[in-house]
Amino acid sequence: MGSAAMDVNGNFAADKKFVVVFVLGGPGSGKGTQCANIVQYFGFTHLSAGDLLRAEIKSGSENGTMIQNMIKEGKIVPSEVTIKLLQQAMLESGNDKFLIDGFPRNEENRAAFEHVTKIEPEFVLFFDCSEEEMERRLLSRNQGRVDDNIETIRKRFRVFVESSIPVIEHYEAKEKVSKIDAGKSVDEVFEDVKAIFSPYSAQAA
Ligand SMILES: Nc1ncnc2c1ncn2[C@@H]1O[C@H](COP(=O)(O)OP(=O)(O)O)[C@@H](O)[C@H]1O
Ligand SMILES: Nc1ccn([C@@H]2O[C@H](COP(=O)(O)OP(=O)(O)O)[C@@H](O)[C@H]2O)c(=O)n1
Ligand SMILES: [Mg+2]
Repeated sequence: MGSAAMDVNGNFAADKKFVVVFVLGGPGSGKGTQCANIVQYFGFTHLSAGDLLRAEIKSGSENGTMIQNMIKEGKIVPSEVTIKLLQQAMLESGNDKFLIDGFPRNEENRAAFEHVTKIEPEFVLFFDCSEEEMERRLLSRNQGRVDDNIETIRKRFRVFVESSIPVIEHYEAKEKVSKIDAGKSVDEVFEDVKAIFSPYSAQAA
């Protein structure tokens, strides 16, 4: 269990326990797709760091241009921006169980989240998928994203290998990683996901 909670000002207080699961995996590995399933079956709130950043761009925030440029280049936005958005969303949800999707994506994300929130993830769900398959999926995602083009996809793959894999290794050393073969069909992957989440069952899975 994470040992912290937020008060209405977004400050963390030690009187409530949160369950946080980090959902990691390369771009196109199926994080968002499976999180939607987990929400339905297990009552978690899904927070996609990428979705929160894209919403921040749309809202016309002063950081919008910077975020847009980083996403277009496949680079990782500074932690303070992303963590603030995650904290806000956690507070607004009223829930105490969270899937944090696409975060932490580098060591800076990881250390800053730990420092600011004092939350340690329950476990890390890692969707393991080949680049060939991820590339195929991203090129047919059709969500109009500025980063789903072959040039940016290659940059995102490099950032994943160089910056995000070390975060997964950090949690592997703590025996917190549940690795899933994400190259299979959506339904097959969800069967494996269900087995991992059954201890957190809000209803029978
Ligand atoms: N197991 C799967 N097999 C085939 N296509 C998938 C699978 N999981 C997701 N997809 C598709 O691949 C694309 C990327 O999935 P998404 O969930 O957005 O991944 P991520 O959030 O990891 O980038 C989407 O178009 C989605 O419909
Ligand atoms: N923790 C995060 C998550 C996403 N992002 C940015 O948002 C982009 C898209 O992230 P995403 O999680 O929506 O992408 P997918 O892995 O779902 O394809 C990343 O390539 C980064 O540019 C970030 O800067 N920091
Ligand atoms: Mg996603």
